[in-house]
Amino acid sequence: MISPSKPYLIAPSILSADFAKLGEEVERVLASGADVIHFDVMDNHYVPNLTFGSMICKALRDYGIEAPIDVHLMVSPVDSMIEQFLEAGASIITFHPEASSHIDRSLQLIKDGDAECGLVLNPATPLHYLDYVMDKVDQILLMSVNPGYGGQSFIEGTLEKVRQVRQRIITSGRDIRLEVDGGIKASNIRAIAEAGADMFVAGSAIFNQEDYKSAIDAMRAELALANGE
Ligand SMILES: O=C(CO)[C@H](O)[C@H](O)COP(=O)(O)O
Repeated sequence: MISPSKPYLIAPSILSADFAKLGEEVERVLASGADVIHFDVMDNHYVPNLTFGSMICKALRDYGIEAPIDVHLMVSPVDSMIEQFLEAGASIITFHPEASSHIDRSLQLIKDGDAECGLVLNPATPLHYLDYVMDKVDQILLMSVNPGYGGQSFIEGTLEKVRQVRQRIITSGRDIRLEVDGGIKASNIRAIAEAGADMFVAGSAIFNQEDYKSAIDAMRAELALANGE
């Protein structure tokens, strides 16, 4: 479902888009070179902020958006939201393990709905949550800020965590994407890629710029360096 031919994927977070013209914003960022649309769902319970639900995801599909939609659930509980987002056309659904009573069941629910599944770990969430799911997840999302708001600064300690998770992925022998989210911009994306990430969420660094293409091109240039090009 997600392009396996690209070494690195850029996933703009619509959290920083202009909600009053969301369809156009998503079209524009895709035309500027984005690979995936990152969709931040906040419930004012698991995180101290409120964004949007599955109706907006469905509205984007109805508007004609065909690109992969990567839904990051910052909600508790998770299972009812998973069902709604599967109906709405989500391509990938990730959730925070401490927000699910039955992690394996929630992952299976996503897989049964023909979407890709993954767990999200906050900056201080331990890696042991991955211990018994490496055979199941398609993606692991490491938060490099505490979730809830866009425009925060990248927490440097995440780089070591990225290295550790990349090692776990290598040991698993599986092709699991390693996504990082929070405070990513052209000036730090290379270091994050060199630590082992292959998917990058950026909200304010793209949507707060006049020219989305220049912002994405600047990130791609840094990623090319990380890839030895
Ligand atoms: O999940 C998020 C916050 O919970 C956002 O995706 C993330 O913070 C991206 O925004 P920015 O690139 O502006 O840091």
